[in-house]
Amino acid sequence: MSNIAIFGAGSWGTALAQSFASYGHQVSLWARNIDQVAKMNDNRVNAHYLPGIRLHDNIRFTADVNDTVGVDYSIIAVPTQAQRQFLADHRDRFSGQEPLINVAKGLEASSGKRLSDIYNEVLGDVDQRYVVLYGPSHAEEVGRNMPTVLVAAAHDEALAAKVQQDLMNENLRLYTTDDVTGVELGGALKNIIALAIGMTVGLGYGDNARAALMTRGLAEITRLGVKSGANPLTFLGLTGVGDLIVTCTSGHSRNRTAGVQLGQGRTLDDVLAHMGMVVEGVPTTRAAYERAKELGISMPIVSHMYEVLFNAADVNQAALALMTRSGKSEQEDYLN
Ligand SMILES: NC(=O)c1ccc[n+]([C@@H]2O[C@H](COP(=O)([O-])OP(=O)(O)OC[C@H]3O[C@@H](n4cnc5c(N)ncnc54)[C@H](O)[C@@H]3O)[C@@H](O)[C@H]2O)c1
Ligand SMILES: O=P(O)(O)OC[C@H](O)CO
Repeated sequence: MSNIAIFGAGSWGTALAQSFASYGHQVSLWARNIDQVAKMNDNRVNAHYLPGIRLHDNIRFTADVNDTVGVDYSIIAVPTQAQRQFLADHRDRFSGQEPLINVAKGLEASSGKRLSDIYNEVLGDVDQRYVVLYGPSHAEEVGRNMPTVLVAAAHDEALAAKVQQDLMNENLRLYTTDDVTGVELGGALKNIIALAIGMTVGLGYGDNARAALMTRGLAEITRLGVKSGANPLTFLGLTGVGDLIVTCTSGHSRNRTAGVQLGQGRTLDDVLAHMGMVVEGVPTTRAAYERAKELGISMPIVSHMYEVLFNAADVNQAALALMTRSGKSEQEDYLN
Protein backbone atom coordinates (compact mmCIF):
# COMPACT_ATOMS: atom_id res chain seq x y z
CA MET A 1 0.00 0.00 0.00
CA SER A 2 1.17 3.54 -0.77
CA ASN A 3 1.42 6.82 1.08
CA ILE A 4 -0.28 9.42 -1.07
CA ALA A 5 -0.52 13.20 -0.76
CA ILE A 6 -3.36 14.92 -2.59
CA PHE A 7 -3.19 18.69 -3.07
CA GLY A 8 -6.52 20.45 -3.52
CA ALA A 9 -9.52 19.39 -1.44
CA GLY A 10 -12.16 20.31 -3.98
CA SER A 11 -14.54 17.68 -5.31
CA TRP A 12 -11.95 15.79 -7.33
CA GLY A 13 -9.11 15.74 -4.82
CA THR A 14 -11.52 14.63 -2.09
CA ALA A 15 -13.12 11.90 -4.26
CA LEU A 16 -9.72 10.45 -5.19
CA ALA A 17 -8.66 10.56 -1.53
CA GLN A 18 -11.78 8.58 -0.62
CA SER A 19 -11.20 6.01 -3.38
CA PHE A 20 -7.55 5.38 -2.47
CA ALA A 21 -8.20 5.41 1.29
CA SER A 22 -11.05 2.89 0.90
CA TYR A 23 -8.60 0.43 -0.63
CA GLY A 24 -5.97 0.64 2.11
CA HIS A 25 -3.72 3.52 1.04
CA GLN A 26 -2.76 6.20 3.58
CA VAL A 27 -3.82 9.59 2.20
CA SER A 28 -2.91 13.13 3.28
CA LEU A 29 -5.41 15.59 1.80
CA TRP A 30 -4.11 19.17 1.62
CA ALA A 31 -6.40 22.20 1.47
CA ARG A 32 -5.23 25.80 1.45
CA ASN A 33 -8.04 26.85 3.76
CA ILE A 34 -7.32 26.12 7.45
CA ASP A 35 -10.99 26.42 8.39
CA GLN A 36 -11.92 23.81 5.80
CA VAL A 37 -9.25 21.47 7.20
CA ALA A 38 -10.56 21.97 10.74
CA LYS A 39 -14.13 21.22 9.63
CA MET A 40 -13.10 18.09 7.73
CA ASN A 41 -11.15 16.93 10.79
CA ASP A 42 -14.15 17.49 13.06
CA ASN A 43 -16.89 16.13 10.80
CA ARG A 44 -15.10 13.84 8.31
CA VAL A 45 -17.15 15.41 5.52
CA ASN A 46 -16.22 17.89 2.78
CA ALA A 47 -19.55 19.64 3.05
CA HIS A 48 -19.13 22.12 0.19
CA TYR A 49 -17.37 20.05 -2.45
CA LEU A 50 -18.44 16.45 -1.81
CA PRO A 51 -21.44 16.43 0.52
CA GLY A 52 -23.07 13.24 1.80
CA ILE A 53 -19.94 11.11 1.95
CA ARG A 54 -18.25 10.15 5.23
CA LEU A 55 -14.54 10.41 4.58
CA HIS A 56 -12.51 7.29 5.33
CA ASP A 57 -10.34 7.09 8.46
CA ASN A 58 -7.24 6.50 6.29
CA ILE A 59 -7.47 10.16 5.20
CA ARG A 60 -5.75 12.83 7.27
CA PHE A 61 -6.29 16.51 6.54
CA THR A 62 -3.65 19.21 6.52
CA ALA A 63 -3.09 22.81 5.43
CA ASP A 64 0.71 22.48 5.53
CA VAL A 65 2.37 21.17 2.35
CA ASN A 66 5.49 20.23 4.32
CA ASP A 67 3.38 17.87 6.37
CA THR A 68 3.28 15.63 3.28
CA VAL A 69 7.00 15.20 2.54
CA GLY A 70 8.24 11.64 1.91
CA VAL A 71 5.10 10.21 0.30
CA ASP A 72 5.15 7.67 -2.55
CA TYR A 73 2.92 9.78 -4.81
CA SER A 74 1.89 13.44 -4.96
CA ILE A 75 -1.40 14.03 -6.73
CA ILE A 76 -2.20 17.61 -7.71
CA ALA A 77 -5.91 18.46 -8.02
CA VAL A 78 -5.59 22.26 -7.87
CA PRO A 79 -7.48 23.90 -10.80
CA THR A 80 -5.46 24.51 -13.97
CA GLN A 81 -5.29 28.31 -13.84
CA ALA A 82 -3.90 28.18 -10.28
CA GLN A 83 -1.31 25.44 -10.83
CA ARG A 84 1.64 27.57 -12.02
CA GLN A 85 1.45 29.78 -8.92
CA PHE A 86 0.78 26.79 -6.64
CA LEU A 87 3.87 24.93 -7.91
CA ALA A 88 6.01 28.07 -7.72
CA ASP A 89 4.87 28.81 -4.16
CA HIS A 90 5.78 25.27 -3.09
CA ARG A 91 8.74 24.56 -5.39
CA ASP A 92 10.86 23.11 -2.57
CA ARG A 93 8.11 20.73 -1.52
CA PHE A 94 7.96 19.31 -5.05
CA SER A 95 11.72 19.00 -5.50
CA GLY A 96 11.81 15.39 -4.21
CA GLN A 97 11.79 12.19 -6.23
CA GLU A 98 8.21 10.94 -5.98
CA PRO A 99 5.99 10.85 -9.08
CA LEU A 100 3.84 13.93 -9.61
CA ILE A 101 0.36 12.95 -10.80
CA ASN A 102 -1.61 15.82 -12.28
CA VAL A 103 -5.38 15.34 -12.36
CA ALA A 104 -6.48 18.88 -13.34
CA LYS A 105 -7.82 19.21 -16.89
CA GLY A 106 -7.25 22.36 -18.86
CA LEU A 107 -4.92 24.65 -20.78
CA GLU A 108 -3.39 27.76 -19.25
CA ALA A 109 -5.44 30.68 -20.58
CA SER A 110 -2.58 33.19 -20.67
CA SER A 111 -0.17 30.94 -22.61
CA GLY A 112 -2.20 28.10 -24.17
CA LYS A 113 0.22 25.68 -22.50
CA ARG A 114 -0.50 22.16 -21.29
CA LEU A 115 0.09 21.31 -17.64
CA SER A 116 3.14 19.14 -18.40
CA ASP A 117 4.81 22.24 -19.92
CA ILE A 118 3.99 24.25 -16.83
CA TYR A 119 5.46 21.57 -14.53
CA ASN A 120 8.71 21.57 -16.53
CA GLU A 121 8.90 25.36 -16.57
CA VAL A 122 8.32 25.78 -12.85
CA LEU A 123 10.05 22.70 -11.40
CA GLY A 124 12.80 22.05 -13.96
CA ASP A 125 12.66 19.01 -16.22
CA VAL A 126 10.25 16.67 -14.44
CA ASP A 127 9.19 14.65 -17.51
CA GLN A 128 10.47 11.43 -15.90
CA ARG A 129 8.33 12.05 -12.78
CA TYR A 130 5.23 13.42 -14.47
CA VAL A 131 2.02 11.44 -14.81
CA VAL A 132 -1.38 12.62 -15.96
CA LEU A 133 -4.41 10.66 -14.76
CA TYR A 134 -7.54 11.39 -16.81
CA GLY A 135 -10.65 9.71 -18.10
CA PRO A 136 -14.42 9.75 -17.77
CA SER A 137 -14.88 10.39 -14.07
CA HIS A 138 -17.10 12.48 -11.89
CA ALA A 139 -16.19 13.04 -8.26
CA GLU A 140 -19.75 12.26 -7.15
CA GLU A 141 -19.29 8.65 -8.39
CA VAL A 142 -15.60 8.06 -7.62
CA GLY A 143 -16.21 9.32 -4.08
CA ARG A 144 -18.81 6.54 -3.73
CA ASN A 145 -16.52 3.90 -5.21
CA MET A 146 -18.68 3.48 -8.30
CA PRO A 147 -16.86 1.70 -11.17
CA THR A 148 -14.65 4.10 -13.12
CA VAL A 149 -11.91 3.56 -15.71
CA LEU A 150 -9.04 6.01 -16.20
CA VAL A 151 -5.75 6.28 -18.11
CA ALA A 152 -2.34 6.94 -16.51
CA ALA A 153 -0.15 8.68 -19.09
CA ALA A 154 3.60 9.16 -18.60
CA HIS A 155 6.59 9.69 -20.87
CA ASP A 156 8.22 6.91 -18.85
CA GLU A 157 6.07 3.86 -19.64
CA ALA A 158 7.49 1.99 -16.63
CA LEU A 159 6.22 4.77 -14.40
CA ALA A 160 2.72 4.58 -15.92
CA ALA A 161 2.78 0.82 -15.29
CA LYS A 162 3.87 1.33 -11.67
CA VAL A 163 1.02 3.80 -11.07
CA GLN A 164 -1.36 1.27 -12.61
CA GLN A 165 -0.07 -1.53 -10.42
CA ASP A 166 -0.01 0.51 -7.20
CA LEU A 167 -3.21 2.52 -7.48
CA MET A 168 -5.71 0.42 -9.42
CA ASN A 169 -8.56 -1.09 -7.38
CA GLU A 170 -11.69 -3.09 -8.17
CA ASN A 171 -13.68 0.11 -8.68
CA LEU A 172 -10.92 2.17 -10.28
CA ARG A 173 -9.41 0.43 -13.28
CA LEU A 174 -6.38 2.08 -14.90
CA TYR A 175 -4.99 1.75 -18.43
CA THR A 176 -1.58 3.13 -19.41
CA THR A 177 -0.17 5.11 -22.33
CA ASP A 178 2.88 7.21 -23.13
CA ASP A 179 0.81 9.75 -25.11
CA VAL A 180 0.92 12.55 -22.54
CA THR A 181 0.12 15.16 -25.20
CA GLY A 182 -2.98 13.37 -26.46
CA VAL A 183 -4.32 12.65 -22.99
CA GLU A 184 -3.76 16.22 -21.80
CA LEU A 185 -5.42 17.72 -24.88
CA GLY A 186 -8.38 15.32 -24.87
CA GLY A 187 -9.09 16.03 -21.20
CA ALA A 188 -8.73 19.78 -21.58
CA LEU A 189 -10.64 20.32 -24.82
CA LYS A 190 -13.69 18.15 -24.05
CA ASN A 191 -14.71 20.81 -21.52
CA ILE A 192 -15.34 23.30 -24.36
CA ILE A 193 -17.65 20.86 -26.10
CA ALA A 194 -19.49 20.18 -22.80
CA LEU A 195 -20.14 23.92 -22.46
CA ALA A 196 -21.48 23.99 -26.04
CA ILE A 197 -23.70 20.94 -25.44
CA GLY A 198 -25.05 22.57 -22.29
CA MET A 199 -25.96 25.64 -24.32
CA THR A 200 -27.99 23.54 -26.75
CA VAL A 201 -29.89 22.12 -23.78
CA GLY A 202 -30.51 25.61 -22.42
CA LEU A 203 -31.72 26.75 -25.83
CA GLY A 204 -34.08 23.80 -26.22
CA TYR A 205 -32.30 22.13 -29.15
CA GLY A 206 -32.63 18.36 -29.55
CA ASP A 207 -30.58 15.18 -29.36
CA ASN A 208 -29.53 15.47 -33.00
CA ALA A 209 -27.69 18.73 -32.36
CA ARG A 210 -25.92 17.23 -29.35
CA ALA A 211 -24.76 14.14 -31.23
CA ALA A 212 -23.48 16.35 -34.04
CA LEU A 213 -21.63 18.67 -31.66
CA MET A 214 -19.96 15.76 -29.87
CA THR A 215 -18.89 14.19 -33.16
CA ARG A 216 -17.63 17.35 -34.83
CA GLY A 217 -16.18 18.50 -31.50
CA LEU A 218 -14.13 15.30 -31.43
CA ALA A 219 -12.90 16.12 -34.94
CA GLU A 220 -11.65 19.52 -33.73
CA ILE A 221 -10.01 17.99 -30.64
CA THR A 222 -8.28 15.36 -32.79
CA ARG A 223 -7.14 18.00 -35.30
CA LEU A 224 -5.48 20.14 -32.64
CA GLY A 225 -4.11 17.04 -30.94
CA VAL A 226 -2.52 15.50 -34.01
CA LYS A 227 -1.03 18.87 -35.03
CA SER A 228 0.49 19.00 -31.52
CA GLY A 229 2.08 15.56 -31.91
CA ALA A 230 -0.54 13.32 -30.29
CA ASN A 231 -1.49 9.82 -31.42
CA PRO A 232 -4.90 10.06 -33.17
CA LEU A 233 -6.01 6.79 -31.55
CA THR A 234 -5.82 8.42 -28.11
CA PHE A 235 -8.88 10.49 -29.05
CA LEU A 236 -10.90 7.31 -29.62
CA GLY A 237 -10.01 6.12 -26.13
CA LEU A 238 -11.11 6.86 -22.57
CA THR A 239 -9.54 10.31 -22.45
CA GLY A 240 -11.04 11.27 -25.82
CA VAL A 241 -14.44 9.80 -26.69
CA GLY A 242 -14.86 8.41 -23.17
CA ASP A 243 -14.43 11.71 -21.38
CA LEU A 244 -16.43 13.54 -24.04
CA ILE A 245 -19.39 11.20 -23.50
CA VAL A 246 -19.43 11.54 -19.72
CA THR A 247 -19.02 15.29 -19.64
CA CYS A 248 -21.56 15.95 -22.40
CA THR A 249 -24.26 13.65 -21.03
CA SER A 250 -23.99 13.70 -17.24
CA GLY A 251 -25.98 15.85 -14.87
CA HIS A 252 -22.85 15.94 -12.67
CA SER A 253 -20.87 17.87 -15.28
CA ARG A 254 -19.84 21.34 -14.19
CA ASN A 255 -19.06 22.49 -17.73
CA ARG A 256 -22.33 21.19 -19.16
CA THR A 257 -24.28 22.76 -16.28
CA ALA A 258 -22.62 26.13 -16.86
CA GLY A 259 -23.45 25.81 -20.57
CA VAL A 260 -27.13 25.13 -19.82
CA GLN A 261 -27.32 28.32 -17.77
CA LEU A 262 -25.59 30.33 -20.50
CA GLY A 263 -28.04 28.91 -23.05
CA GLN A 264 -30.89 30.06 -20.80
CA GLY A 265 -29.60 33.60 -21.20
CA ARG A 266 -27.58 34.19 -18.03
CA THR A 267 -24.31 36.11 -18.34
CA LEU A 268 -20.95 34.37 -18.02
CA ASP A 269 -20.02 36.41 -14.92
CA ASP A 270 -23.30 35.51 -13.24
CA VAL A 271 -22.95 31.80 -14.06
CA LEU A 272 -19.36 31.57 -12.83
CA ALA A 273 -20.14 33.54 -9.67
CA HIS A 274 -22.84 31.06 -8.69
CA MET A 275 -21.30 27.72 -9.77
CA GLY A 276 -19.31 27.26 -6.54
CA MET A 277 -16.94 24.95 -8.45
CA VAL A 278 -14.36 25.42 -11.15
CA VAL A 279 -15.53 25.54 -14.82
CA GLU A 280 -12.31 24.68 -16.66
CA GLY A 281 -13.87 24.97 -20.14
CA VAL A 282 -14.09 28.76 -19.98
CA PRO A 283 -10.36 29.64 -19.73
CA THR A 284 -9.53 26.63 -21.91
CA THR A 285 -11.75 28.03 -24.70
CA ARG A 286 -9.55 31.14 -24.81
CA ALA A 287 -6.37 29.02 -24.84
CA ALA A 288 -7.63 26.64 -27.55
CA TYR A 289 -8.83 29.51 -29.74
CA GLU A 290 -5.38 31.12 -29.62
CA ARG A 291 -3.59 27.78 -30.19
CA ALA A 292 -5.75 27.02 -33.23
CA LYS A 293 -4.90 30.45 -34.69
CA GLU A 294 -1.17 29.91 -34.04
CA LEU A 295 -1.23 26.46 -35.65
CA GLY A 296 -3.44 27.63 -38.54
CA ILE A 297 -6.08 24.96 -38.02
CA SER A 298 -9.82 25.21 -38.34
CA MET A 299 -11.79 24.84 -35.07
CA PRO A 300 -15.18 26.36 -35.88
CA ILE A 301 -16.98 25.17 -32.72
CA VAL A 302 -14.17 26.49 -30.52
CA SER A 303 -14.13 29.79 -32.45
CA HIS A 304 -17.85 30.35 -32.03
CA MET A 305 -17.65 29.38 -28.35
CA TYR A 306 -14.90 31.98 -27.96
CA GLU A 307 -17.12 34.65 -29.52
CA VAL A 308 -20.09 33.69 -27.35
CA LEU A 309 -18.09 33.56 -24.10
CA PHE A 310 -15.79 36.54 -24.55
CA ASN A 311 -17.33 38.81 -27.20
CA ALA A 312 -21.01 38.53 -26.25
CA ALA A 313 -21.94 36.90 -29.57
CA ASP A 314 -25.53 35.67 -29.70
CA VAL A 315 -25.65 31.92 -29.14
CA ASN A 316 -28.48 31.32 -31.67
CA GLN A 317 -26.52 33.24 -34.29
CA ALA A 318 -23.44 31.15 -33.46
CA ALA A 319 -25.44 27.95 -34.00
CA LEU A 320 -26.81 29.30 -37.28
CA ALA A 321 -23.31 30.23 -38.43
CA LEU A 322 -22.10 26.68 -37.72
CA MET A 323 -25.06 25.18 -39.59
CA THR A 324 -24.60 27.38 -42.67
CA ARG A 325 -20.84 26.99 -43.20
CA SER A 326 -19.94 25.93 -46.74
CA GLY A 327 -20.50 22.24 -47.47
CA LYS A 328 -17.63 19.91 -46.54
CA SER A 329 -16.51 16.35 -47.06
CA GLU A 330 -16.68 14.58 -43.70
CA GLN A 331 -13.20 13.04 -43.81
CA GLU A 332 -11.26 15.38 -46.07
CA ASP A 333 -10.63 18.13 -43.52
CA TYR A 334 -10.68 15.85 -40.47
CA LEU A 335 -7.03 16.43 -39.63
CA ASN A 336 -6.48 19.83 -41.30
N1 LIG B 1 -14.92 17.24 -10.19
C1 LIG B 1 -14.67 16.22 -11.00
O1 LIG B 1 -15.50 15.31 -11.13
C2 LIG B 1 -13.39 16.15 -11.75
C3 LIG B 1 -13.06 14.96 -12.41
C4 LIG B 1 -11.88 14.88 -13.12
C5 LIG B 1 -11.02 15.97 -13.16
N2 LIG B 1 -11.38 17.11 -12.52
C6 LIG B 1 -10.43 18.22 -12.59
O2 LIG B 1 -9.87 18.45 -11.30
C7 LIG B 1 -9.55 19.84 -11.16
C8 LIG B 1 -10.18 20.32 -9.87
O3 LIG B 1 -11.58 20.22 -10.06
P1 LIG B 1 -12.61 20.12 -8.88
O4 LIG B 1 -13.87 19.62 -9.47
O5 LIG B 1 -12.04 19.42 -7.70
O6 LIG B 1 -12.80 21.67 -8.54
P2 LIG B 1 -13.57 22.28 -7.32
O7 LIG B 1 -14.08 23.59 -7.76
O8 LIG B 1 -14.49 21.28 -6.74
O9 LIG B 1 -12.40 22.49 -6.25
C9 LIG B 1 -11.30 23.28 -6.51
C10 LIG B 1 -10.38 23.23 -5.30
O10 LIG B 1 -9.17 23.91 -5.62
C11 LIG B 1 -8.92 24.84 -4.58
N3 LIG B 1 -8.20 25.98 -5.14
C12 LIG B 1 -8.68 26.94 -5.95
N4 LIG B 1 -7.70 27.82 -6.24
C13 LIG B 1 -6.60 27.39 -5.58
C14 LIG B 1 -5.30 27.88 -5.46
N5 LIG B 1 -4.94 29.03 -6.05
N6 LIG B 1 -4.41 27.19 -4.71
C15 LIG B 1 -4.78 26.05 -4.12
N7 LIG B 1 -6.02 25.54 -4.15
C16 LIG B 1 -6.91 26.20 -4.90
C17 LIG B 1 -10.28 25.23 -4.04
O11 LIG B 1 -10.16 25.76 -2.73
C18 LIG B 1 -10.98 23.89 -4.07
O12 LIG B 1 -10.64 23.14 -2.94
C19 LIG B 1 -10.10 20.53 -12.42
O13 LIG B 1 -9.06 20.76 -13.30
C20 LIG B 1 -11.07 19.53 -13.01
O14 LIG B 1 -11.13 19.62 -14.41
C21 LIG B 1 -12.52 17.23 -11.82
O1 LIG C 1 -17.87 17.02 -16.56
P1 LIG C 1 -17.18 18.13 -15.82
O2 LIG C 1 -17.30 19.41 -16.52
O3 LIG C 1 -17.67 18.22 -14.41
O4 LIG C 1 -15.64 17.72 -15.76
C1 LIG C 1 -15.26 16.71 -14.83
C2 LIG C 1 -14.43 15.63 -15.45
O5 LIG C 1 -13.43 16.18 -16.26
C3 LIG C 1 -15.21 14.62 -16.24
O6 LIG C 1 -14.35 13.54 -16.59
